[in-house]
Amino acid sequence: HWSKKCSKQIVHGWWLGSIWKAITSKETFPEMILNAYNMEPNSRYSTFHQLLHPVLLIKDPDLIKLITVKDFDHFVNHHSMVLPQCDPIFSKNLLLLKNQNWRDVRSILASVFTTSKMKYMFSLITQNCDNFVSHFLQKNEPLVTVEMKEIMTRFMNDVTASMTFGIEVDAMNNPEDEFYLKGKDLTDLSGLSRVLKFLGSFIAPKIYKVFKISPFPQKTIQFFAAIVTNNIYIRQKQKIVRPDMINILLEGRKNPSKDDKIKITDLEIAAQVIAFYFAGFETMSGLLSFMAYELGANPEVQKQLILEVDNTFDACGGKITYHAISGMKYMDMVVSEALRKWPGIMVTDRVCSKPYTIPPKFPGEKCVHLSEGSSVWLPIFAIHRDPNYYPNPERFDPERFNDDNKRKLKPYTYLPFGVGPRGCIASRLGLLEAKTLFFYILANFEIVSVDKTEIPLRLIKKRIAMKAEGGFWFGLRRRTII
Ligand code: HEM
Repeated sequence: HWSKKCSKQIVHGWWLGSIWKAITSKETFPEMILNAYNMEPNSRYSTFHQLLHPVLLIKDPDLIKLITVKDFDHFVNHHSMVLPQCDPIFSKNLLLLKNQNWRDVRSILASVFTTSKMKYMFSLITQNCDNFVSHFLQKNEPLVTVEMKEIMTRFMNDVTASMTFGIEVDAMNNPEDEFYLKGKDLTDLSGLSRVLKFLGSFIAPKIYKVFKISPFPQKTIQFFAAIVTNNIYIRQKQKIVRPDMINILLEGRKNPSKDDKIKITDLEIAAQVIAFYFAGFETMSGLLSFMAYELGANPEVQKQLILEVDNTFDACGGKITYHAISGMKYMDMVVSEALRKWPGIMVTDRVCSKPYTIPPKFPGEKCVHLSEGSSVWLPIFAIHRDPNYYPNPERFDPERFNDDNKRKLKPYTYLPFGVGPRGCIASRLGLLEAKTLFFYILANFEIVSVDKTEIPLRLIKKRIAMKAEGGFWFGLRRRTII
């Protein structure tokens, strides 16, 4: 396919294509992306295939800008893994919606993530951060050994249940909680059968339609949808007001803005809430685990961050505010660098919806004609590890994001939240949650190595999401001076 258009195609295994080595554990998913990215070092794009589906991997930042911003109208949608006939609830969510349906829902949901709404919901974040540290303080031990991914996953479960589903769940203290277990079922994309179900949707959409196959567990989706619709019913009946996303969406429905072209139904609200859980759960628990790892592995960075935490703690008299968290410059640099080195989503995609031509720029390039349905991928992980943009990319260095250096970054080379109108809708919420949690942790504990700690970490194979082989084991050592 691509050799006719622009360049050679990588074929690692016959019909399994480039994913072959990743699913047979010969390389990790990030290595697979890096190999495809580095295959033709001076080219603006590489080629790739997923099962039988050809993919163009966009490397050049200017081309990324064209596709995601300037010519966005040609590339509005993601590849949809779920058809409405196969999954009537989940297919209604923002991640999967297409064209005008996506525009209408995105414009309604944008109201949930404004600065004023972040401030409105901030108390729910601090309440959950407080529960998190209390859980470990109550143990009354000088050092508690923890597996970061496990505790960050439980934290994210509780904070998401509270902010998006409008219910209180305590997975911190009760890891067997039904809501938490169902959440893991929804978001766990690690099993081989799940990966193959996703990949199969690329090549056999008609078979999926006939046999009503969805890569997502339908009973779990129905479980979550019932929680949301019951919650809405009870709130409306008992006039309950809670500072969370359901409330914002219900208020928006009662008082629509002039830009709102549709009225969102209860089931559509449920679909969005489930999508927020799905989109935020692995990305956030990954960010929190990798950031804890980098702080444990780089004690000088942690020391500087603790200094800022202590100064901020004193300046706000121990009662942290949205404004104080937003003003923490070093915290922002550390989180930005954690997302650079370990972006929760390593690749995002766009599907061409109207024929599009990438004109040649350099000698020897041909026009690349993309027809309707062609897939392009933005290799976020590989761009973040490209030494041309980030010298010594393996090094964890928050100074890359100080005011001076941030200005020098080449546009469209820092993409942890994607980019353009289809970029992550909740990036500010994600950053706020991460910064607030680490404020609480470092005000009380130091993150230190223990016997089980592995530095440098090795990434686990056979997973689409990045995870440390053997886990992220560290100690939380009680700080004496606060
Ligand atoms: C560190 C945390 C997070 C990271 C790294 C992240 C990253 C991303 C990326 C890369 C995309 C695709 C953007 C693109 O294709 O240009 C995305 C989309 C999305 N994210 Fe996030 N995300 C994070 C947290 C969250 C949270 C907490 C939520 C929900 C509360 C969320 C909700 C969404 C939704 C709904 C979309 C789809 C937007 C659309 O299609 O219009 N994300 N995210």
